[in-house]
Amino acid sequence: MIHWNIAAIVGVPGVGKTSLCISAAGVLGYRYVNYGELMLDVAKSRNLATNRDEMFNLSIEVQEYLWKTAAIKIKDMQVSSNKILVDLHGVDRSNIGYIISLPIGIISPDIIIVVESSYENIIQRRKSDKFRERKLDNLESITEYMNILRMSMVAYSVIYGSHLTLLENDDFEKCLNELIKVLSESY
Ligand SMILES: Nc1ncnc2c1ncn2[C@@H]1O[C@H](COP(=O)(O)OP(=O)(O)OP(=O)(O)O)[C@@H](O)[C@H]1O
Repeated sequence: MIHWNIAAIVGVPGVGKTSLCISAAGVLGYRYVNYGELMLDVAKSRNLATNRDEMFNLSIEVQEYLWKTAAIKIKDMQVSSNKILVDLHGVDRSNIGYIISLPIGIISPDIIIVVESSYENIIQRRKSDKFRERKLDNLESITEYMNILRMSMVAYSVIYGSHLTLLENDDFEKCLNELIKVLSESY
């Protein structure tokens, strides 16, 4: 059994992190934070952006400021909530490559849960998302992204001593039960 305060739930866009986290947090009574939404809230409060697209088109320096400010807000939440599920990609990519988006140095997750699924499932979920226009990357691109994410999270957990779990999100209820089991068996 391990003790934890912050669990990071990571995965490529459309794999199902948000749906799983919201359900698990509801069942377990833990606080849920969507890192991208928190960054957007900060951006909106500073009149820097009104939506995600605008935010991700801001200069890298401004995006870094939003990213750090959001991390500090999560750190402050630890005072009132002893267990927080943070929903984020874990690794982000741009035209020049990949970068770990865990805010190392400000908050350090005790548990990292990597949510994975097949290419076909991810593309299907991106296509059927009614709320957002999503990029339909090809098989090579998503496979590379998932491999880099998995390797990065392994490296992170070795260096920082976090507990690492890989979850396959094929059947939603099955994956949700596994997520709840991992979180509730740790204290
Ligand atoms: N196991 C599943 N089977 C079928 N559909 C699923 C499953 N898990 C999630 N979905 C659906 O896939 C879509 C994308 O899920 P969700 O928004 O949770 O992904 P995400 O990983 O949080 O994406 P992003 O990082 O871009 O926010 C949603 O419509 C959700 O209902």
